[in-house]
Amino acid sequence: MALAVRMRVPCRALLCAGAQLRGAALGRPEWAAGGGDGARRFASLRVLVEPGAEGRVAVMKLKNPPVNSLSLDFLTEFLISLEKLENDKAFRGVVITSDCPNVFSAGLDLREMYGRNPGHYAEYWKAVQELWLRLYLSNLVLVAAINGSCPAGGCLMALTSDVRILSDSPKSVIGLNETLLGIVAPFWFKDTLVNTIGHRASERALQLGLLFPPAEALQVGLVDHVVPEDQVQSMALSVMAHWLAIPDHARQLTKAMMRKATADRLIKQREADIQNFVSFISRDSIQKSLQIYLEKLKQKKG
Ligand SMILES: CCCCCCCCCC/C=C\CC(=O)SCCNC(=O)CCNC(=O)[C@H](O)C(C)(C)COP(=O)(O)OP(=O)(O)OC[C@H]1O[C@@H](n2cnc3c(N)ncnc32)[C@H](O)[C@@H]1OP(=O)(O)O
Repeated sequence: MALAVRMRVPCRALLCAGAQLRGAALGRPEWAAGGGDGARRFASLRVLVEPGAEGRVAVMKLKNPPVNSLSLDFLTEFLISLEKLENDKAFRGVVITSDCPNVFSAGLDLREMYGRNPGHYAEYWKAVQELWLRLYLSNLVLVAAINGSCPAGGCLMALTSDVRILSDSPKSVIGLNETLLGIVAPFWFKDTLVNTIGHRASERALQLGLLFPPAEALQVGLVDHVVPEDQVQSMALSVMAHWLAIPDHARQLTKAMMRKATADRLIKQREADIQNFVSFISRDSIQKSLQIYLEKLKQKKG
């Protein structure tokens, strides 16, 4: 247990400060207790948390319509919800799923990375790092119930889970498609992918910006199960029961043993990683690529 405790990411101060700041921007973080489960069911504007099974599993539903893009406000609310669950001894596992139809998450919010100032880019990237570290090192069992499209940052989020269940639908594609946008997946995105599907498969997937349909995602090991859309959550809860049958302390220490070195690589160079991101994303050529990509997304509709 000691290792698991030591492993906790030393960013609480940042998260709290960020939460207060963003909370103030939102009016205040609202945690509406409701229903028969009292304080165990809570919600912010963009994240719903509901009891999953036997009071020890929570279901976190991402609710940032239309596509659950990972905006700064969303990240802040998600991190606060996750921390509440981590601190509540009753919870041992969390299923992460989407409340938006056909999309698990569209990944990082492109509007946070386009046309802003360096200070904003730095604040945003810190929050993205925090999301990854918190999820990747979580003591909870995390199961991603991926009920829709899951590109880039959405895929990263899913990759931090212990198990991934993908809905069998043509919309449910998953992968790190950064190169298609003319940007580069950071080393810790790459490491997370390599840890999941291996070096060669990652090299191909990253360079080509592949978005895998369900059968291929399963074959390459990007997801663990593919099930019909209406069975994603029930499958997630049933897989969760299996994982919760393992004593927490042994499972947590094993998870830490598997993931610590990867997380430490970022922890040791967080500030440099932020500076890299800010200078990369501020380049005219990168801003141009993002602009073109955003325009393409808009044109898709018309
Ligand atoms: C040298 C090394 C240094 C390292 C430096 C690091 C570099 C940066 C690394 C960044 C890392 C990660 C990148 C990301 O995560 S970028 C995001 C990538 N995401 C995508 O490519 C997905 C884009 N979206 C879609 O493909 C589709 O929207 C969808 C998810 C398949 C859903 O399709 P849909 O038909 O249901 O919805 P659609 O009409 O397309 O979209 C509805 C509105 O939402 C807007 N939107 C979509 N995605 C995003 C997004 N990611 N961010 C912000 N906004 C998004 C879309 O524009 C529509 O808006 P509107 O209604 O037209 O106004």
